[in-house]
Amino acid sequence: MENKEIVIQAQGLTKRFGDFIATNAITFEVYKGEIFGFLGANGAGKTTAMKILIGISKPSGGEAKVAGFDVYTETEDIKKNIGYMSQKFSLYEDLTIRENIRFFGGIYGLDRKTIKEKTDVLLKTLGFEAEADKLVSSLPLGWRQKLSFSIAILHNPKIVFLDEPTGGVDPVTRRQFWDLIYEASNRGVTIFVTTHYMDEAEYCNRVSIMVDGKIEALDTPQNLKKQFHADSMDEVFHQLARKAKRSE
Ligand SMILES: Nc1ncnc2c1ncn2[C@@H]1O[C@H](COP(=O)(O)OP(=O)(O)OP(=O)(O)O)[C@@H](O)[C@H]1O
Repeated sequence: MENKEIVIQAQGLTKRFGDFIATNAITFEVYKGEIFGFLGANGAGKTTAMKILIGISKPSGGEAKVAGFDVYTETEDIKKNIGYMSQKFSLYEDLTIRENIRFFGGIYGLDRKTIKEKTDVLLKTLGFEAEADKLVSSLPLGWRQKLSFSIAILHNPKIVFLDEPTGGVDPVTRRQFWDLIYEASNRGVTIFVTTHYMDEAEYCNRVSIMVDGKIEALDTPQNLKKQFHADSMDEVFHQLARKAKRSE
């Protein structure tokens, strides 16, 4: 990457639940505008690590800074500077598209005029103008995911965290979702994304792969394939995941 401004820095980051070490001394950096894939088999410790990085869970050890703020002491600042989207938490199904945008815009502290402007741009970009007053529950999953992502970056966060954002949709719809990710990344938004889809791992600038709480590999998809003598990220992932002792 040309621009090496660090926006996430983790050093020996650890989370224990009793005797169990969910995230075991992970160390990595993420750069501004980068699309960073955070991979691992079920139970590897991805969500645990991500919860620390978004400021909702305290580490048991190690250090981390997100957008320049400390995960122990400056979690409120972290929350103001990030966006978050997961497969499970997304939109209010019983509000319309327009109402969801207005609602989250308000939560993010945007004024009415800004919300109105952003709503128009967003509806146009997504091609949702005709559906703006339809309930979110009536939309196909792929549409909801695109809307959810667009809302997660409504307040121009420095970093957006995506926890399995495209679960359950087909490769064509996933590809469309990734067009939005590239667009945001080109504008300098950093994307931190977990996924189980290996076609998506290929789209990332760099990918880290966790096994049993540790980062076992971290590089560009191209270098990882070279390193593991593999033709695809799927093969790389399975070579590493095979070593896992944990499984959910
Ligand atoms: N609050 C908790 N208390 C005890 N154990 C926990 C807690 N949260 C997570 N764990 C355990 O930590 C391990 C890592 O879980 P985590 O959810 O971080 O994995 P993951 O890599 O995100 O998996 P998935 O892909 O299934 O979401 C699991 O074995 C899980 O059972």
